[in-house]
Order: sequence, then structure tokens, then C-alpha cells
Amino acid sequence: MAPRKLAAGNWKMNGDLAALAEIDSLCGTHGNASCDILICPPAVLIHAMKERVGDHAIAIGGQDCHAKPSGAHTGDISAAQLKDAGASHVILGHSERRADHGETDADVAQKASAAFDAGLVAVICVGETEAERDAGQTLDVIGRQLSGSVPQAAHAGNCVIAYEPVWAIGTGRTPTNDQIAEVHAFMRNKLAAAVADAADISLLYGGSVKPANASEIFSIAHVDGALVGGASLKASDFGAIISALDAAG
Ligand SMILES: O=C(CO)COP(=O)(O)O
Repeated sequence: MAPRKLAAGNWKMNGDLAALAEIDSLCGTHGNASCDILICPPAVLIHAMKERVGDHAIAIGGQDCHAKPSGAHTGDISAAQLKDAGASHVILGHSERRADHGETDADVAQKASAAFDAGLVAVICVGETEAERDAGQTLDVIGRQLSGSVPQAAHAGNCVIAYEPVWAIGTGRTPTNDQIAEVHAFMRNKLAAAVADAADISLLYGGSVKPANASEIFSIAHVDGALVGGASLKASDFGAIISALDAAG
């Protein structure tokens, strides 16, 4: 088996019911793509988006979940609730949550275990800050985040890893091909020490992926797809990225 190709969109705190028209458009143009497609809207849109997708092969995901299955946690959402609303995936450990909510690697690992228990695929994010890259610490940081955030129960069927350099998110800047290749090869090796089928885990790149740079990024070894922020909001842009992934060998 080879890792599955995945084009994933993270809508972050964007979109409303009217924006689901973009999903209708995406279903019309890319509902039968050969790569996997995932869209992670704000949680309030999951159910409606799932209904809109219907029988098209577009998966829906959350952007976070609580580590506990239920209880007195005002404002939080459990993995089982995401699943009940129609999600099959959940993004965990995004750098915006690590920064804004103080999430630690241990927090992310607990949430990932909760996601596995609920039958969700966890899309676990890792990535260095610009200061860490400038200090030559990139691989140390990624290694530490992978060790701390990916539970032992992870395997290719329930886990996807996204490398998102913090400094490349929403900035229009991307690492060089060599820099992406170095981190992705490192992640593949590092996971092999922890997970039996690590060679089959999909490794995504995220950070300023656009239609204009997608083909080049998808040509890099061990890049199995992308986690796309801004360019996932419009069906025309996200569709072009899906087409680029479909065309990549
Ligand atoms: O954070 C990201 C996806 O999770 C990337 O965002 P941008 O594609 O907007 O840079």
C-alpha cells in the first residue's frame, strides 16, 4: 500500500451557511476526484455541509475536539459529537490552537486518542516557528512534537500528519522544496520507529499552498497532499489544488 493522497481544507473561523454554495460547486467539479478530499469547516457547519455533500466523496472534519467524551466543559465539543454531526476527521494541534490556547503535545496526544476512540481520523499538525528554523532547531522541534503528539495507537487508518511551518501559514511564504523534502523524509523515518505501518501514513504539507505552487509542492518526495487554509475557501482555488494532486503521480 502507498499513502493515500489527500487534499484537505481548513476553513478556520471562516464561512457561514451561504458559503456552502462553494461545496455545491466543488461537488459538481471534483466530486469524483481520485485523491481523497476533506473539508474542515467551523463545527456549526459540519452537519449542514455533510448533508450538502450527499453521496459525493468529500469527507468533513472538525478543527479540534476535547480529550474527554462528555461532561461539564462549556464551549467544547467531543470527538463523538463531531462524528455524530457527520465528521470523519478532526484537525488536532494546529499551531493556531497551540499558540492561542496553550495546547501542549500531551494535550494533542490525549485529543488524538479521544478521536481514535470515537472512530475519527486525527490530522495531527506539527511545525516550527521562524525563530526555531533560524536557530537550526527545525528537526528537533518536529521530532519532539511527533513524539509527544502522536499516540502509540496511531496507524495509517486513523492518523494523518500535517507539516505546517508556523511562519508559512497565511504569509504567502513557503519553505524551499529542499526544506520541505528534508522535513517530510525526517517525519517518515521518525514515525517508522513508533508506528508499524508508518510508510502508509499520509504526510501533508500546509502553509500558503495555492493553485500556483501546488504542483511543485506535490512533486516533492513524501508529500502526499496538502492542508490548505485560505485557498480552500473558494471552490475554484481548492479545485485547482485538487486537480494538481490528482495529476501528481
Ligand atoms: O494553517 C493552514 C492550514 O491548516 C494553512 O493556512 P494558509 O493556507 O492560509 O497559509
